[in-house]
Amino acid sequence: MMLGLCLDASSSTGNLSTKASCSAAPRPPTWRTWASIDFRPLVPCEKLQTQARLSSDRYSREHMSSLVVSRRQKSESDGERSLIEDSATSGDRLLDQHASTPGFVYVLAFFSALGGFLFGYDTGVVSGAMLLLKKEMNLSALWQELLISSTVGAAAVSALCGGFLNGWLGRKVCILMSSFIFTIGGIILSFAPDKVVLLVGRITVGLGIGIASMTVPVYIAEVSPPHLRGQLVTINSLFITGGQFIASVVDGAFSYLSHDGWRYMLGLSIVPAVLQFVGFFFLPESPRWLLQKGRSQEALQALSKIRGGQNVEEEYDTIRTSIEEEEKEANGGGLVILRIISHGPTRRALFVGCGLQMFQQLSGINTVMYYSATILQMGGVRDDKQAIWLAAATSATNFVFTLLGVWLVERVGRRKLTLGSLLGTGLSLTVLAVGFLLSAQNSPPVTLHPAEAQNSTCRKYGFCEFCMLDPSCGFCYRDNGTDVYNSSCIPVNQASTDHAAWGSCSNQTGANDSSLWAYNYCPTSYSWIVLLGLILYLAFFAPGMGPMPWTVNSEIYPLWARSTGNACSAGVNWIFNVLVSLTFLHVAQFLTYYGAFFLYTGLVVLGLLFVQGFLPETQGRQLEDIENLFTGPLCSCGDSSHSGSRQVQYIRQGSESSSAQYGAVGSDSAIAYITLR
Ligand SMILES: O[C@H]1[C@H](O)[C@@H](O)[C@H](O)[C@@H](O)[C@H]1O
Repeated sequence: MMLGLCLDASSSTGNLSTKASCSAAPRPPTWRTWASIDFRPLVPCEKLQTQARLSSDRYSREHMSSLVVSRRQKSESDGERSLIEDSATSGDRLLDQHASTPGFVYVLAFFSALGGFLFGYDTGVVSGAMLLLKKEMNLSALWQELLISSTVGAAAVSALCGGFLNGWLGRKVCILMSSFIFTIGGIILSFAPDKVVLLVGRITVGLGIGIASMTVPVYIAEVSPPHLRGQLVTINSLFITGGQFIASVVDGAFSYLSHDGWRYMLGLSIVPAVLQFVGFFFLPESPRWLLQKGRSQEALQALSKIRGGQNVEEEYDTIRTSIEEEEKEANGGGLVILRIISHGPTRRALFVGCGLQMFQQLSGINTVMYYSATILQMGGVRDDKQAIWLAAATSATNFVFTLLGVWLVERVGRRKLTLGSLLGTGLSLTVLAVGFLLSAQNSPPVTLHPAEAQNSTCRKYGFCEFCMLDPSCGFCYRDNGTDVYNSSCIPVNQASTDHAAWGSCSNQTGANDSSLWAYNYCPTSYSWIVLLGLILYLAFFAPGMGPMPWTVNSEIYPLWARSTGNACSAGVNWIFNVLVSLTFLHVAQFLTYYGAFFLYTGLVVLGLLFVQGFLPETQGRQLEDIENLFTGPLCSCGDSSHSGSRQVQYIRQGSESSSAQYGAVGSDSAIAYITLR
């Protein structure tokens, strides 16, 4: 007869030995094993599971299971050493380590995350700078487009190349290289005499952004202790949104300096870039990368420095063992991307990593950020300066809610955080879409049809909604506080979309000041719904879907595939960033604004299904252990049995014999089956 019985191995007594024995390879138990097993009366599994969760430390349990797996490999080759003793001792050491995390790890995270800050600053600052630049350099719409998207395009290319550079030169050199490129880019931008040099500067910072975006999360993940890894990598995302926020404040401050204000806006990025460059000279290389390159002595020194001089022997052993295992498995060389594709678990990890990055961008974050100024204009903000400051409030919201993500990531885990965030993001997008729908249904009519408009396409539109969706037209109107009147659809000024080509909304002398010009939007009384949708969107997106794709990607690949995996997924992020921002206006033209936001809602629903089905929980695991989460078939990754939340040990009792067997099953948690016959 087989009887299920739960052993509360991670009980309040913290019985590490039981856990160790549970994960051992099939071998008869020693007296020690029996002595350490807690033979309690039959208790419902669920109850013990809850007790175990409540009464024990997640880090120590999960860390122990991964440690035991690697120690098991080691002890098998070492021969006679007692696994139980080893594990208990190493568990104690790891618990010590947990109790006192050296501050140096925070210093490392800070200097690395300056790369995230520069990513955020350089992508965010350009919108404010453009307001001044387009006037001072007389930029056409094409040049404005070029100056904005060239950076993102260059980031896509350099993120893809960053994988090779990371593997070849190491994380530290790549971070130094990116801060050097940021510095050069900042200098070029602040001294640019014309738009061509500006373009060169924007491409240069884009190259820096791409390398930083894929290297920094990898470096932070590799130097962090497992229980803090999620939080520290998420700090990089906090720095990204922080960079975007500071950029909008700098934009606001320098917008009063109409001559050369943009030089300060673009040039200020030199300060954090130089700080990072100087700081990183004194910081250590990732011990994991050093070990991979066979520089074991340096790796041990680096690890010991990072852990503040604590005893790092166990951690070092664990990393070394798994790298050796990986190398054996890797079977020599070949192009890393081909090896990833032909190796099941890593291929699945790459699929999940790239999918997450793709859905991050498909959920429309950069459209919402970019469009926030227009949304605010719809709400009645007409003044340029006021719009700049309110856009700063938008990025502040993004920043503050990313902070919530940093707090939540080690409390609820990556998977729940991402799922919750996607759910809220989808609902907020629906609110946004409904707001736009109501605005469209109540769109003000065109009441005047000036004779000059006869030859333009603008004359055919009867409502503002259709007029504003045509990029060559804008809506010129008067407003008495409650109603819109004297409205017309007029061609836009080719040189600047801030004015009509002619008539009372053009900036020609004599033009009537009381007329208002709406380009890309319509006056509406439903703007509050759109504004509500915008705030809700950022509040839900920022803690989960913003940071988690970066955090998860930094953890899910084995060392040999980490650089390439992160390069590919960061490349996917940047490519979809360009695609979504470049297509938004066209999509809106075909589907209207509410259609576009309903489309994003649909994409978020797909993202939700993707995460639900494929994203495993990586919280608290040793990096070397995470590959095991992808060994099963892909669609079971989201299964809770693979998510590492099961920490219950089982005994199967047979009735006929007294001989006992036990062995490890499942690579993700220490579940033992003890068969008593
Ligand atoms: O994670 C970041 C962050 O959420 C930013 O706000 C966004 O602009 C980036 O595209 C994204 O990758």
